[in-house]
Amino acid sequence: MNISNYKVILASNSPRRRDLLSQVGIEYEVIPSECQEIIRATTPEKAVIQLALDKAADVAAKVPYNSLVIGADTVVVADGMILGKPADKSTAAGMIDRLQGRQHSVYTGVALIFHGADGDIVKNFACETKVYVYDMTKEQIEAYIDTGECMDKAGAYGIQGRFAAYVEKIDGDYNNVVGLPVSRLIHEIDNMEV
Ligand SMILES: Cc1cn([C@H]2C[C@H](O)[C@@H](COP(=O)(O)OP(=O)(O)OP(=O)(O)O)O2)c(=O)[nH]c1=O
Repeated sequence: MNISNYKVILASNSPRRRDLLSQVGIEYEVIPSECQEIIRATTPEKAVIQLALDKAADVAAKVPYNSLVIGADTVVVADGMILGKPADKSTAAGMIDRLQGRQHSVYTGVALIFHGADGDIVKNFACETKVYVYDMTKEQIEAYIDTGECMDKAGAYGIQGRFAAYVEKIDGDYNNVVGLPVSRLIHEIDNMEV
């Protein structure tokens, strides 16, 4: 699919997702989805794909034909437990304490809906990145929470922010942790037949 022939809509409020699309030269319009994020799936990969599809479908229904709508969802998973965005600072501190000193996974699901006059063409995928975090003291956790950067992010941290100080290494796509695996996205769009 030659993306320059169509309108691209990013169905997201995430400033990180906007920055990543711009970084790879994709021109787009933002129409945030208004759907509730309710997980109905049984695994993290299926959950992020389901949520990405919910977001993209919510917006696709509102845009003109010949538009490509992109939805995404990111979760952090530790001990099989899905960590979304923290409700408050205490929850955030608990999340960071669960993540420090060990390895966890970040999953981002992406949904592509080409909204056309002859019906929608849908493609979706999920990517996993493993993140290894150094040991953190209680004081370091508290200091990180006090930066305020944790509240709007899954797992209560931003690898692109101050939390980078505690990331030992990653195994997979860094941008997938930030919120949009743009290299895989471009590859999937290039191979999408509309
Ligand atoms: C793990 C991690 C997540 N995040 C962010 C990416 C997402 O914005 C957010 C996960 O929440 P999401 O629900 O995936 O996205 P969102 O609510 O920010 O935006 P929308 O639903 O409108 O698309 O966490 C980082 O910025 N850095 C990180 O290291």
